[in-house]
Amino acid sequence: MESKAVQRLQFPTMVYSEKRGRTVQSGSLNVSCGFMEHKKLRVFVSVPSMKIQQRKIPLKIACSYNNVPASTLQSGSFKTPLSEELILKSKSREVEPYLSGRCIYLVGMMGSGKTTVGKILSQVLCYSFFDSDKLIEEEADGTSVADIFKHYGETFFRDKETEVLRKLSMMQRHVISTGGGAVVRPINWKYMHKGISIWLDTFMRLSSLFEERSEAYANANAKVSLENIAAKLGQKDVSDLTPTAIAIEALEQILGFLKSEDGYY
Ligand SMILES: Nc1ncnc2c1ncn2[C@@H]1O[C@H](COP(=O)(O)OP(=O)(O)OP(=O)(O)O)[C@@H](O)[C@H]1O
Ligand SMILES: O=C(O)C1=C[C@@H](O)[C@@H](O)[C@H](O)C1
Repeated sequence: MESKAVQRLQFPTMVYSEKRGRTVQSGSLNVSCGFMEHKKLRVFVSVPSMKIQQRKIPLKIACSYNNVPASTLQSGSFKTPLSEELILKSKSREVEPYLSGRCIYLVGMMGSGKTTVGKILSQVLCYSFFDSDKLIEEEADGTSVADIFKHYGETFFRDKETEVLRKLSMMQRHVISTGGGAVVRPINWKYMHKGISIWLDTFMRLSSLFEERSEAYANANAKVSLENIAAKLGQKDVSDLTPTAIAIEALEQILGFLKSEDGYY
């Protein structure tokens, strides 16, 4: 049997979506093998849906021979390893066209990982990273947040925080790690909602401060929860989750929000 192979490799493929007028990334690999003169075996390998948390990507394989429908021929699937970094990059490329340069605000309790995750997001999206507490300290000639509280009181600090968020709301392409209490003032939401806000709900819920603030954090456009990531990854222990896995989930949530905002679903 003659097996003159004609290969067309298209991975990844940029697909133009007419409805959205945007280019989105997709992947397919199409191998055609010519048999004799007219008969053709076609093998289609496709990535059905690249779920970000999957370390192994399922590939769907469909075959057709001489235009006989694929379903009547043998098909199968196998798994391919892909590192978290590749998934992060791929997801960021998917999010970018929807994001259109809008800022990302990370909200959550102190120590919930806003800085760690925020820096990963800023790097992969080529955004600048800012910590609102640090900006307040800079505006106060280097006085620490703790000293601002001590010498001038919380209201003074909150006013400075609101001013910093107002200024940031006029900018583009920033990832901002906000202070743990930035969510308590409604005016701050007016500014943060100029961009996309993500609640890193990664903190233990035992503190009374968390209880007090959970409603305020819920103003965020989307939430990243460790339990959800662990469930998607099939992991029992949330403490094994890497900052990159959390950043990937943040991008996934951002994408979901932006698509729903756009009437995509
Ligand atoms: N996924 C993770 N796994 C393990 N350690 C982490 C993870 N994410 C963050 N950390 C660690 O937890 C600590 C707090 O993280 P980080 O500073 O990013 O939180 P934050 O929300 O920015 O805190 P703050 O509000 O005080 O600025 C840091 O020591 C960081 O290295
Ligand atoms: O949770 C809070 O109220 C605070 C968190 C810090 O990030 C600082 O913004 C400040 O210490 C207040």
